[in-house]
Amino acid sequence: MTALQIADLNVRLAGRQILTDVNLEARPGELIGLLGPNGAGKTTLMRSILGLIPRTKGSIKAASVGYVPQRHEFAWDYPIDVRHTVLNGRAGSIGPFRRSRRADFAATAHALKRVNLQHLADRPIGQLSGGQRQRVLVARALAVEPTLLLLDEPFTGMDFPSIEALVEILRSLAADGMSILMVTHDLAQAVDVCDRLVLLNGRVVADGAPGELRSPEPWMETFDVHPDSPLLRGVGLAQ
Ligand SMILES: Nc1ncnc2c1ncn2[C@@H]1O[C@H](COP(=O)(O)OP(=O)(O)OP(=O)(O)O)[C@@H](O)[C@H]1O
Repeated sequence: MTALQIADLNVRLAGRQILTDVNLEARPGELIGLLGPNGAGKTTLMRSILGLIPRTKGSIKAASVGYVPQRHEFAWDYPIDVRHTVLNGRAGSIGPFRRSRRADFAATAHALKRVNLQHLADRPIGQLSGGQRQRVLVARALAVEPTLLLLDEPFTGMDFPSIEALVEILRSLAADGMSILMVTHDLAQAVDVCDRLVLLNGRVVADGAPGELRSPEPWMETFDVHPDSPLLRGVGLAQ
């Protein structure tokens, strides 16, 4: 059983080939880091999984998907508390004209507990720290009770304690069987915490456990860097 199965995915946008023959599978319990340079097509791949982008070829099979956008994409000045922000994550399943039912509030409470934010449920979102905001977005995605969680650059702009708290939450979700696919530019963090890394640059250059990606070549090819690049030292592959 896989939470995500992508076969031969090809995407063209505005007449340009963005993704070519992408194959990717996510199994239950895997925390996968999706890594690549700017413009590699990481966001395009996520948006394709969410069904937001037409493909020219290939197939995507995904179970239920929760999506955690980048923090800056969210309207934090909107006057709403944490509980209702998370509850709104279920808006699609609640429907626009139906009152939230008990199951929706139960899923919201459960999601808040998973990210350790129960004590802040009544707080306006504008009063939260960056780390707390990130956890609200995770809870909001969890409120739909997904089997696959997608995160877009969750560590950007966060301090170490907040990153560690988030990593702990992601690891515990994975331990409970969730598949997690996370785009990040924090390569060292990804090598440290992910079960698998997918190196993408328009196509999948490499896909394997961090321990299997110990040669510099796929990193050099993906990020277009030289053998003496600090990037390689950053992922523990100093020459
Ligand atoms: N709606 C669009 N129309 C046309 N081209 C697009 C569109 N969205 C993205 N692109 C192009 O697709 C390519 C991949 O973009 P994408 O945002 O997927 O990359 P990324 O790997 O997420 O980059 P970054 O790390 O900078 O976020 C880029 O060249 C971008 O300009």
